[in-house]
Amino acid sequence: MNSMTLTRPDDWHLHLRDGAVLPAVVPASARQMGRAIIMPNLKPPVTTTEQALDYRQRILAAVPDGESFDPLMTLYLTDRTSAEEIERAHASGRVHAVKLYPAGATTNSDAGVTDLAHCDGAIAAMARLGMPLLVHGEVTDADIDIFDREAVFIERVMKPLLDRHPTLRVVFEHITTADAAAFVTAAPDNVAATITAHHLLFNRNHMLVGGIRPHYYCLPILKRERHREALVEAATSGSGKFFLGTDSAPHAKGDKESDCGCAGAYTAPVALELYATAFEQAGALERLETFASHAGPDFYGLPRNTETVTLVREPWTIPETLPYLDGQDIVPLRGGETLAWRMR
Ligand SMILES: NC(=O)N[C@@H](CC(=O)O)C(=O)O
Ligand SMILES: [Zn+2]
Ligand SMILES: [Zn+2]
Repeated sequence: MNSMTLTRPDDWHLHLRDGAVLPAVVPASARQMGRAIIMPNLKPPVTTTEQALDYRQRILAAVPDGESFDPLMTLYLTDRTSAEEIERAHASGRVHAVKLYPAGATTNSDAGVTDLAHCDGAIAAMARLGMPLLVHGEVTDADIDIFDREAVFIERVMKPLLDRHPTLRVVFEHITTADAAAFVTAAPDNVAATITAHHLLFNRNHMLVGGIRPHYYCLPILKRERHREALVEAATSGSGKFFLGTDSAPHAKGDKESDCGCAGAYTAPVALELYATAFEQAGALERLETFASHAGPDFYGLPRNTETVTLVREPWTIPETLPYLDGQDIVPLRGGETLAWRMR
């Protein structure tokens, strides 16, 4: 196959940051994606409907003329989120989900939840309204190895949460393990997952063998090869429970290439090409459209996009760096490398 046309995809997990960063990163997603679920882990976090609607306007102001891009907003769940705030968010028609960050689990999660028991009223409201809870699924206990944090989260948090709220719609975000893929596969239809392109393409050797490569450092951290294989199997299975979420997470080059480099891979400019590469390696290109363009809107109860995009087999080299903020650069994942597919 030398070219393929598919329904325009959506990105069900995206970080755009705020302020002067927006013009540097919004166009890349607007070019590829029809819509995106916008993560709320700003400083300070997006915790109210009013903040989410204001943030949405700032994102829209950075969409290039002639592009249509619909930012689907989220709220950042805290120990103090009220059921009333959930109802306001739902009634806005613009806020589509609420995000759970266990306190301290990842970038800008300091204001996250310390104990889900504090959020029971908010979560009950979400279950009643059918509003999805998006979950960064890692425990943060110092005694749990970083490679085990997702698997332990399933037992300690995910299962008790679903036992207490069995009808809650849950998206297990950016899954990275065979354990999470198996859990979601076996769960009822109100439980789904996003999978990043980098977790489909890379294992921890790519990050650590022959030198430490900070641009491959993201959370949850890349795992062993058998986990990558399980994720590929889930993504290419044709199941409506697994869909595209890039977790594109921009950080300035200097903040990544540092003695304490921050977590996040910037993939938005090459997202669809990276996913196409992963699906082709698995011999499953014909399943890409289900994963990238159909399963997400079906789960969120939104219409599928009507436009199309085309991928052509045309080798091209990803720029090594792109302009970011205040004269700093950003490094797209696989910058300087050549890809076989290009989006037109
Ligand atoms: N994935 C990451 O490594 N980083 C994300 C946060 C997140 O999604 O956990 C970020 O905001 O930079
Ligand atoms: Zn996360
Ligand atoms: Zn993320």
